[in-house]
Amino acid sequence: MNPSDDIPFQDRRKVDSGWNSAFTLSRALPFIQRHAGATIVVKFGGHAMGTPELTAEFAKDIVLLRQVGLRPVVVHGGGPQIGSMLSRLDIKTEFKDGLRVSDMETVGVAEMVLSGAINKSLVSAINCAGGRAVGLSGRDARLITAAPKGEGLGFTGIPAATDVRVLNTLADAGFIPVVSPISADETGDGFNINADTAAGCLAAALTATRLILMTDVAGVLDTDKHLLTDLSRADVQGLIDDGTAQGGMIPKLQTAMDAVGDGVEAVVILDGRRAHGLLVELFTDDGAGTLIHA
Ligand SMILES: Nc1ncnc2c1ncn2[C@@H]1O[C@H](COP(=O)(O)OP(=O)(O)O)[C@@H](O)[C@H]1O
Ligand SMILES: CC(=O)N[C@@H](CCC(=O)OP(=O)(O)O)C(=O)O
Repeated sequence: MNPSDDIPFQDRRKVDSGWNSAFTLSRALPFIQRHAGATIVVKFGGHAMGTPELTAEFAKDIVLLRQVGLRPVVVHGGGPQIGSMLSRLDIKTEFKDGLRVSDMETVGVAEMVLSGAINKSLVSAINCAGGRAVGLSGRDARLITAAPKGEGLGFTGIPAATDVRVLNTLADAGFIPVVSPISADETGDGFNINADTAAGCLAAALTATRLILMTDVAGVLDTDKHLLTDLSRADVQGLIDDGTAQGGMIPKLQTAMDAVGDGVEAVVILDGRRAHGLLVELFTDDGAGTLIHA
């Protein structure tokens, strides 16, 4: 007998949808078991933050991951938001191969926007969804020590060293770390580090099982704009070399290659504009976006 046969017809839809939800939950069990205890680094890009609604859905997904036993660490960007603030302040800005050229004034603005406004609003969104988020930046507890990237990029930095003890301590205690990529060198000077790069080096230092980069495209696209679902490191290098990947996709792909080379099982680039892509990727057979593996 169908479980809803004895329910009045007008209530069936409601009940059937309950059964569907229960079925979905039950199908997620093996995935939840597979990922239990795993550290997952999720990079939430400035474009993916699009609307407060999307951010709220993202926050719920992160809380859900934590609730079912994963250890999510969020690293966020905010490039478009830095761009708007620089333009309001009438400060010109330029990018080279997807990285912002940063003088000291630009780093100051980037820090205000990322470690200030965006970090706190993401922490709030996660807390409003019932989580316990703690906001920090690369500066805190010497999480990331920066070095200049060079190449005439000024105070644009790369991670020279990491100390992820603070992230493990927070995760052990049930907190969700939310990290802004702005970091300092040994003398305390601030450096603007691309958020994908920061997320990749933290994922490697944490030996995360997954690094998930959430952006504003379906994933990595070929020259005909078709989604590439599965890429090896060699494929990725090819896409950079032949110019298929441009702009902000270059640091993402470089990060993905470095991360899988440094022991992260797989990197996923997925569409942050569509709610719950994280759950599709982690808790269903389907997967979402582009998977990059060693
Ligand atoms: N081959 C490619 N596949 C997908 N996106 C690409 C590709 N080449 C360049 N891009 C660009 O990379 C952008 C994503 O990088 P970015 O703007 O830095 O995003 P985020 O703010 O999420 O880090 C896409 O919006 C797209 O314009
Ligand atoms: C050096 C560099 O390019 N830093 C980035 C940091 C923010 C970022 O990476 O944000 P998205 O992830 O939203 O692109 C910038 O200034 O835009």
